[in-house]
Formats: sequence, structure tokens, C-alpha cells
Amino acid sequence: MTTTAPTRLVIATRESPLALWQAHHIRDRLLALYPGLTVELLGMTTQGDRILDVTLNKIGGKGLFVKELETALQDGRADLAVHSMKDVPMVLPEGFAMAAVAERESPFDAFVSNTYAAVADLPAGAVVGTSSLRRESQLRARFPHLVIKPLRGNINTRLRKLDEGEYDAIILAAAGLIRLEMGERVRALMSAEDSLPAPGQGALGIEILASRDDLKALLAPLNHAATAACVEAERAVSRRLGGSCQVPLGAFAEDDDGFLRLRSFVASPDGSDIVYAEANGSRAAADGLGNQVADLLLTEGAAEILKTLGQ
Ligand SMILES: NCc1[nH]cc(CCC(=O)O)c1CC(=O)O
Repeated sequence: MTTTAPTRLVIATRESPLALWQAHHIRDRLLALYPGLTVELLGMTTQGDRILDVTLNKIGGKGLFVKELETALQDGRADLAVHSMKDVPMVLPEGFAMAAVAERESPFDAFVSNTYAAVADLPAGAVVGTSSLRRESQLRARFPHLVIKPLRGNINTRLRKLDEGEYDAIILAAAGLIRLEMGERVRALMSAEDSLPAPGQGALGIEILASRDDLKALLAPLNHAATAACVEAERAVSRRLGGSCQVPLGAFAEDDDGFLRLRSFVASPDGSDIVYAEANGSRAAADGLGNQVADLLLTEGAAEILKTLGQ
């Protein structure tokens, strides 16, 4: 494999508005760094985009948004794939590498409603839309008086369903709304106590073939060390616990000048059992910190929850 710096790069991306924004963002950052470079986008529809009528957790989850893009890398149709780190499976397939994790947008969930200002204002029986087991289990545990109703589709679809009156409020990632310039729809950010984010939420990853040494140095300036360490710690928790998206799990790390605080939870889907753990550690030991928090969760009761879920 050549180590000469490439002059033309192709980015494989999904074609949802958010995925396209993300790919354009990485393209613009590359062009700012390397003015002589040509960067093209290869738009692709993934299985996850095609199957819109079933809750994704039930049909195989995360890999569904990523696999077709990886095939494009393998076939040489593209050089990079840009992903929301939240959608990337905890173990990359053999031969692939995450060359960079770019600086995070808000990692928090957003409370969006046309009537209410915050989740605490919702009356008994209010209908909240989400299809995320993580969001649903936390809402059920903390706000048992609410009714949770499934909500799928891309961001525009979800907002339309809210506006049509099917829901009193919906919960979605703040990062997506902010990136698509719909940040004004965010009535409140959900606190880490009310809705601990998913591993990798708000962060973008740039995936390449592990053999592409020519791309590693080129992409290194896009890596944000604090974000990369936080996401590594968060993903290590999920990986240790099986990495399945059938498990209601949150993991959220914050970096304070090289010092990480990692919080995580595992719950039963109905929120009746919920276990929290947290630990601190250095950025350099992010992976170990994730394993440590996973082990704390297991001894605090996550092992029983996982067993009940058949994991
Ligand atoms: N599961 C789909 C998905 N993957 C990434 C984001 C949002 C952007 C991000 O977290 O980077 C979303 C939408 C959502 O959860 O509301």
C-alpha cells in the first residue's frame, strides 16, 4: 500500500440530512487543512435507512447503518466513511480502523415539545416519543407517570410527528438538531441524571481500512484527544457488557484537562431495575476506566438484568 499522500479522497456517507451534514463537515475540515485536496461524497442508502417500520433494536441495531459504508471502503469505491459514533458497533470488523474521532457537539439528549418547557413539567399520562431503549428505560424509571410511544424516522420525520400532535414531547439527540440548524427546537437539554447519553453520542468517527497508512497521518489533525478518550471509555463499557443495542445502557464521560469522569447505567426495559456506576481516571487509561465501570455495574446488579434480557 502506498504511503504517498493522496490528492483525491472519496467519503462514503448515508444520505439522511444529518449524515450528509456530517460528511460535508469532515470534507470542509479536510479542505481547510489541505487546500490542494479534492474531496468527493459517495451517498449510500443503508439497511438501517430502508427499514423504517420496525424498532431497530429488534432487527440487528447499530451495524445496519455502517456495513454498506464499510463495503465501499473494502471495494475501493471510497477512502473514508463518516459515522455518528453512536451508530458504530463496539467491535470494528477485522481490517477496519477508526482513524479519528472529531470534536464532540453536545452529547446530551434534547427535550422537544410545542407545549412544555422541560420533562419535569409533563403531566401524568403525557405521551413522550422515543424508540431508544436507553431513553425509554430512564424515563420509565424517573418519570413513571409518562406514557412512552415509539418514534422512528430521521430528525425531520420525528419533528413532523411531534408537530402533527401524536406526542406531547419527543426526546432526541441535541447534536443532530444543532447541526441541522434546528437548535431552536430544543426546549431543554436533558440532564445526565434524567437521560444519560449513549456511548459516543454527539461525536463523529472517521473510519478507514486499517491498511491505509497513507490516510492515517492525513486524518490525525481531525482527531480531538479529549473527545476520543471520552468516547473510548464510553464504548469500553458497552463492549464489556456485550455491546448489544438490545440492552438499555448509557455511558457518558467528561474530560477535565486529561482527567475523565465516566458515568454509566444499565436498566431493564421497563425501568423497574436500574443500576448506576461511575469512576474517575486519566485520559491515557480510558479503555481501562470503561472496563472498571462495566465491572462495577455487573457487581451492582447489571449481571442479573443482562441475564433477564437473554444477553
Ligand atoms: N440513533 C440515530 C442517531 N445517531 C446519531 C444521532 C444523533 C447525532 C449524534 O449523536 O451524533 C441519531 C439521532 C438521535 O439519536 O436522535
